Amino acid sequence: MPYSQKIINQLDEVSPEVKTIGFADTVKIEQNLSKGYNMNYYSFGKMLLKENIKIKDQVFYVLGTGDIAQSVVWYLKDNGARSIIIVSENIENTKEELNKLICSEEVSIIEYKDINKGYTIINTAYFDNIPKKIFTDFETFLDLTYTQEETLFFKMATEQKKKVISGLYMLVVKVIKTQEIWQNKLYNIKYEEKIFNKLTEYLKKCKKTIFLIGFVSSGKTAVGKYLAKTLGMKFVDCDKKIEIDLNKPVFEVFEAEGATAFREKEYEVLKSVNLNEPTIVATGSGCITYSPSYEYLRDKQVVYLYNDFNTIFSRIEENEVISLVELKKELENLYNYRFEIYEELAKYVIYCRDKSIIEIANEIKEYL
Ligand SMILES: Nc1ncnc2c1ncn2[C@@H]1O[C@H](COP(=O)(O)OP(=O)(O)OP(=O)(O)O)[C@@H](O)[C@H]1O
Ligand SMILES: O=C(O)C1=C[C@@H](O)[C@@H](O)[C@H](O)C1
Ligand SMILES: [Mg+2]
Repeated sequence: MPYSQKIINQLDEVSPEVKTIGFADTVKIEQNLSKGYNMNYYSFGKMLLKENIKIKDQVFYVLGTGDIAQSVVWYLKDNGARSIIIVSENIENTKEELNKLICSEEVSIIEYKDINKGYTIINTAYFDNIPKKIFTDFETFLDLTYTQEETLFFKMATEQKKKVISGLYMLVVKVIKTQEIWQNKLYNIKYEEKIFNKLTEYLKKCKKTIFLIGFVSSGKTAVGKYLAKTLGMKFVDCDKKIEIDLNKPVFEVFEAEGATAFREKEYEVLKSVNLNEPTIVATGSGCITYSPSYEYLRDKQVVYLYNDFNTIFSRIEENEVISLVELKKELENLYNYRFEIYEELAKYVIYCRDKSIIEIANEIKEYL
């Protein structure tokens, strides 16, 4: 938090932890009086408790020197750790800032190159140049830099089959505690575990890419965009991707290169989606009629946005300048032909009638 140190001078009052640590990450203003708190200190403690990590007489390595690192070091020190070794990228740049901490005998600071074998290592910052040997030389890895995507630290420790703990629980505790402070009320202690379990389950599913299928104008782009935004996932629109790649509207590509070349291009776009990155994909309406694309989608998380033909037709008509009356029968035949393929391929069907884009997106979230 960039201002958690600077803000202290602006506050009327601070909690005892903030007084010691020097960082306030939460502020409550009541009757014109402001008070600062440090949630990292409190939530880190709860996380260790949950994971049964003993502190007394133990040795800890802490990667990073920022506000989270300092709160963590204070917590470990206050709870009887034997030795806390802060690992800095560059000691000279951070020594002054950490003066108050390194003054105590149990806290020391070293550089990466000087890390020895240890048991527990706590990551508090984003590094891309962590020495590989850490992942074989330590046993328990705590990653407090919680993000929905795996950090390098988390990934490398997991690959070594070590005990790896993410910062999610700490984050949940922090959010609940902040609400307690802001709302002047206490939540049942069971909420922490409940919310954490629900989120863990939910995030596991979010990791999977979702492919939206459906007829022209069924809402794949509109729903997909909204869903990706609210879930913090990447969004890929196959038609848009083709337009960008070939620098012309899809219908022109379709006309100029023919249906087969277009379907092949669609298939390439589908395959180019990185399945390791949580993504919502709005597929091209007709891609399911091309067997390589159909086969590709078969084992994926495919959601069919079902709309009745009249809704579809009125949407298409609304967006066209010319009248489509003469084409109606042809479109209906195409709709009926594709309907069976969409249904066959879908792991989940959303009946979109009378539902708003937000309602449909929420239903997909429920399905997740
Ligand atoms: N549930 C809905 N309620 C109201 N309007 C909707 C809904 N879903 C989509 N629309 C509107 O219908 C039109 C077509 O939607 P959209 O472009 O998302 O469809 P699509 O499936 O991506 O179509 P295409 O296959 O042509 O790419 C848009 O104007 C969109 O805002
Ligand atoms: O339904 C279809 O076959 C198509 C729909 C458009 O979104 C484009 O993907 C393309 O024009 C083909
Ligand atoms: Mg679209």
